[in-house]
Order: sequence, then structure tokens, then C-alpha cells
Amino acid sequence: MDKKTTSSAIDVNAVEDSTAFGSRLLKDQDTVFNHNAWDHVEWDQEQEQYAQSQIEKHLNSPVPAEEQDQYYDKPADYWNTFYTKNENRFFKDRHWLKLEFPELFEAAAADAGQKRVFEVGCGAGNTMFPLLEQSQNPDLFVYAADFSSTAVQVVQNNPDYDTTRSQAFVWDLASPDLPEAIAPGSLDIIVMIFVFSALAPEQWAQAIKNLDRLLKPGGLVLFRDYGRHDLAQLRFKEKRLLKENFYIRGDGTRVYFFTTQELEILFGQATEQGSSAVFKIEQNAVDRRLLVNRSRKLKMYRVWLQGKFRKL
Ligand SMILES: C[S@@+](CC[C@H](N)C(=O)[O-])C[C@H]1O[C@@H](n2cnc3c(N)ncnc32)[C@H](O)[C@@H]1O
Repeated sequence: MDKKTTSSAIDVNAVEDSTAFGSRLLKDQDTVFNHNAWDHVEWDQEQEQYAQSQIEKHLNSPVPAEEQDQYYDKPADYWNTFYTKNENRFFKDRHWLKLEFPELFEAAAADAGQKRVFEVGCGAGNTMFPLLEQSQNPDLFVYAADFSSTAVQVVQNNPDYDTTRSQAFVWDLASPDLPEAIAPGSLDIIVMIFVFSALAPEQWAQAIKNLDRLLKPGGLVLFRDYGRHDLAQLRFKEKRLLKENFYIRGDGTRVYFFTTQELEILFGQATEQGSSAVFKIEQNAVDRRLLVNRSRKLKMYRVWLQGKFRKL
């Protein structure tokens, strides 16, 4: 958990706490400090009011208009700086991947046949490396792309990077061009973990169109990202809001906080958003988790969204 007062994209590592999601339910408020994490937590009135007052504060104090353009001009530069500073801290062993996205590991089974998986916004390769490590499938190939060239270097410099089974390259998810390395309509699975939130809302339609063009019919998007009113949103200070629910962290990286309704419209009825893509929504769930700092008696309300969208 990020304890700094200035927000940073390293906060995504808080998702490491989400191991056996759904298993621990808080039934008695008096026991809240007995464990580190509780699932499916209903928010009390105090937390709801806090959320509303923070959102109002943000809306009343956006990033000054004359400072906004820099965050739209070269967003990858901020991520390059981020990876230059955080290279070692960022690689995490994601135990929950297998629990939440078993489809990935089915593609890695010995008899799964030819499978092509693409990790978009791969950062340090937090999906690609564990997947390949566990793969028994000689015919699994994993692509990994990020628009930060520093992130791609981090992946390529990893001693486990194996060019016979994987390929990492620079690509912008919101680009009008598909990556040269991947044939259109050839992918079985695309993984986006805390990536879509980094796009500006006006880039969503192009990004979804790209996913649709890259996937095979029946191919799957595996999605995990920030939910509306997550702790990371509510703790923003003044002058960090670019647009409603879209913020600039202290390190200059951007982050949007979604609702399931927005994802439903974006992926399920993408045509209306200016993209011809339409996906069957197989999962669109909220992971509301209360993390507890037992020694400091702090309660942290996390809200993450998880989706599985199948190309029709
Ligand atoms: C919060 S990090 C998550 C990294 C990784 N998916 C993980 O879960 O560890 C977001 C990543 O998305 C990348 N990113 C942001 N916008 C992107 C875009 N338009 N195209 C490709 N990658 C992007 C950033 O460079 C960063 O590596």
C-alpha cells in the first residue's frame, strides 16, 4: 500500500492484496480490525458522505486550464519517468491472476494447442512472466506491449525474457494503427490490467476498436481496473482533476475511475461510442474490499472492477 502523501502509479501494487477474493465477509463491525482484508463490504453512511464531499471538492478545484495540455501531449513521458524510478519495485508476483483469470492458464495447459495472448500496457510484464513460467504449452506465444519505451526495456532486460516464446514492443493502445508484430484477428486473449484507466475518455473508442480488430472471433478481453470512488480517487487533493473522474497523479500519470455501467456501454454497445466493436459481456463485477491497517486502526476502502468481454 502506498503510504506517500503524493499519489503515484505504484498504487497499482495494492492489487497484490486481492488474493482469495470473495472469501472473507465482515459480519460484525466490532471485528473489523481482526483481519487485514474484508470482501464485498457495504459502505456505511460516513464513508458514502466522505466520498461525495471529496468528489465535490475535486470538481470545484480542477487542474488549472493552462496546465492541462501537458498531460494530454506526451503521456508516455510520465510513464517513462515512472519506470526509470520504480523499475525494481514494480515487478510483483500476482498470485490472484490464476484465481481471477483461469482462462489465461488454460491457454498455458500442455494440450491447449496454438494460443496467442497479448498483454497490453504490460509495464514490467506482471502477467507475461508468470504465465510463461507456468506454461506447459509449447504452442503458447505471448506478446507484450506498452507505450512507455522504458517499460518495454524493463521487460526485455528481464533475464526470463525469452524471444522464442514472447515478444515485447512499444505500442500505444489508442493508436489508429495496429502493432506490426500481430496479425489482425489472430489473438485468443488480450489482458488489460490497470491500463484502460490511463487513457483519456476520448481515446476509449479507438482502443476498443483496436482490441476488436486484434482478437479472433470468440477471443477474450480480460480486464481489471479502478472502480468509481476507490480510495485512490477519494484521496486526491485539489487541482488534480482533469475531467470528471479523470485525474493526474503526483507523478504526472493519468487515471480514470470507472463504473460497471460505463464498461457495459463501452464494451457491450461500443457501436454507439463510435467504434464498430461489440463484445459479449461475460463478467462485469465490482470487487469492493476493505483493507485494514490493524496497528494504525485505519480503514481503506478499495473498489476494483473486473471484466471478461468476448468478441462476437
Ligand atoms: C498502472 S500500470 C499497469 C502495468 C501492468 N499492466 C501491471 O498490472 O502491472 C499502467 C501501464 O499502462 C501503460 N499505458 C498507459 N497508457 C497506455 C497506452 N495508451 N498504450 C499502451 N500502454 C499504456 C503505462 O505505461 C503503464 O505501464
